[in-house]
Amino acid sequence: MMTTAVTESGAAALALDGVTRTYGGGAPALDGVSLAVPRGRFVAVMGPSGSGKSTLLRCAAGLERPTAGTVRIGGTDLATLKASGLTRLRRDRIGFVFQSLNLVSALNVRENVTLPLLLAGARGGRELDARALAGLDAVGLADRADDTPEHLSGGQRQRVAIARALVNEPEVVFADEPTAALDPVTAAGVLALLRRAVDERGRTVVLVTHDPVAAAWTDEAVFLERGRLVGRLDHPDEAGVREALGVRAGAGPREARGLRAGADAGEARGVRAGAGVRDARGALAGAGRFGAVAR
Ligand SMILES: Nc1ncnc2c1ncn2[C@@H]1O[C@H](COP(=O)(O)OP(=O)(O)OP(=O)(O)O)[C@@H](O)[C@H]1O
Repeated sequence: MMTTAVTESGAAALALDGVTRTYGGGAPALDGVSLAVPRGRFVAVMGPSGSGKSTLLRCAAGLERPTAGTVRIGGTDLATLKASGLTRLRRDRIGFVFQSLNLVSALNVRENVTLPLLLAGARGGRELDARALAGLDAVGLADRADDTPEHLSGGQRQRVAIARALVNEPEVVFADEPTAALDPVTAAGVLALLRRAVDERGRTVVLVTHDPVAAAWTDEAVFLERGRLVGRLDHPDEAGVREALGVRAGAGPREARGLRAGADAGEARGVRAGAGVRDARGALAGAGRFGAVAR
């Protein structure tokens, strides 16, 4: 059953309090959203197309300033930071797995992974390379360190993007539809990596997704509708998420259209079947190491 309770924000890795974002004179893209994500939690942000998921992510990650309300990362109120401070915070304390923040094609895989550390002022050298290689090893790609991204598959690129997002041990990792373009088994591998980052390294991950199968990897799914937070599910499973989205779809034609768009995208990449991903998840859990099953 869905609830709308807001998690206590005391020791949160990420806390949004009454966040509103309007563009021009239209209806708000985000409308008074309050949400607290404790450290070590994997949260899915879901909702129909246009419900405000990406806007929430951009505001939460300091890529965009809210029109009203407060965003805190590990207790730091982002509104207190000037542009340079915000840039530093994004660089040092946040990891991004965004389609729009692609790997740099002129750099090899290892260099792509070390990039956030170099930008943060670390000196290049063996120590940095070792760190990048450890990160690549964790995503099953240590042997591709010298390749350029164009020689990798879509799934491998997303795994490099995850290694890059984790390399500076960020307080929060924001992932925007990281599995949207992947087949179910490859998608499961990418989600397993995010899950492991939470379980084994205590990272906090906020994942925007349309996909109930992806949401089932998380600890909590929150649902947006017309910019408002309308519900949440603890330990979501695929059926529960579908039901929650179905309930919302019944709420009106706008929602139904949005959900339809999401479902079609899922069908197009075979995710709709779902069974493949669930099976893959079992296999991954059993194998214990991503590289062993999906390379
Ligand atoms: N830069 C912008 N300028 C004007 N309107 C915007 C801008 N960004 C988002 N919006 C509007 O805000 C609303 C929420 O958009 P948003 O991209 O956050 O939704 P979403 O849930 O991520 O959608 P989708 O699932 O389709 O990616 C939409 O009505 C959108 O048109």
